[in-house]
Amino acid sequence: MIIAIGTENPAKVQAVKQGFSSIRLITDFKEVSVPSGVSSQPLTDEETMKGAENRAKAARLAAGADIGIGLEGGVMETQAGFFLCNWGALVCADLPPIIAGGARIQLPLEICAELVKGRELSPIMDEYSGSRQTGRSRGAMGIFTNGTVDRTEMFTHVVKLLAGRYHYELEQNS
Ligand SMILES: O=P(O)(O)OP(=O)(O)OP(=O)(O)OC[C@H]1O[C@@H](n2cnc3c(O)ncnc32)[C@H](O)[C@@H]1O
Ligand SMILES: [Mg+2]
Repeated sequence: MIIAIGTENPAKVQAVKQGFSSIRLITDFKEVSVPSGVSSQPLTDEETMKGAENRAKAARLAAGADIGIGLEGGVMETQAGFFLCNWGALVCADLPPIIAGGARIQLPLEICAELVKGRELSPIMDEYSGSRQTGRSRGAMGIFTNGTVDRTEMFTHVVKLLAGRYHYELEQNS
């Protein structure tokens, strides 16, 4: 079973590999950089979810794979300020897209103040943490939980939900 991953971001790639290790399928992974088809900084759940689905479809096509997985990060605004939001999608030939969401965490006020100026989270986080490309390693999730839950762990949970649901559908249809 070939699984195309719609990114080359190591934090996400590792999450897909770990997430699929929890179900009994023999898998071979292909990483492909594909466009999300949404803005570089998604600002709603819907836009972030759409980005995940677009990536999953594009990756599956580009790699000629059985399954495509897309993972997308964004932020969404509530009465309690901005939250990190993350979505994942799994696409295959025989089922409608499977979608699952990740854990959310409130962003500190100084980060929200930069987001409302229209800036992207990635450079804000790099400035704030004094390190580069934080979205490719621990991510904002890792920084604001003091390492308790990093970006890979959060996305691994999303991929477990996707893989588990796929497995459920396979058994229902067998
Ligand atoms: O290479 P890709 O797969 O695109 O990985 P990415 O890190 O750019 O991740 P997304 O496109 O899914 O995220 C959308 C935007 O939000 C930023 N972002 C999202 N979650 C983040 C996190 O945990 N830490 C830092 N930046 C994050 C990211 O850098 C983008 O500007
Ligand atoms: Mg990106």
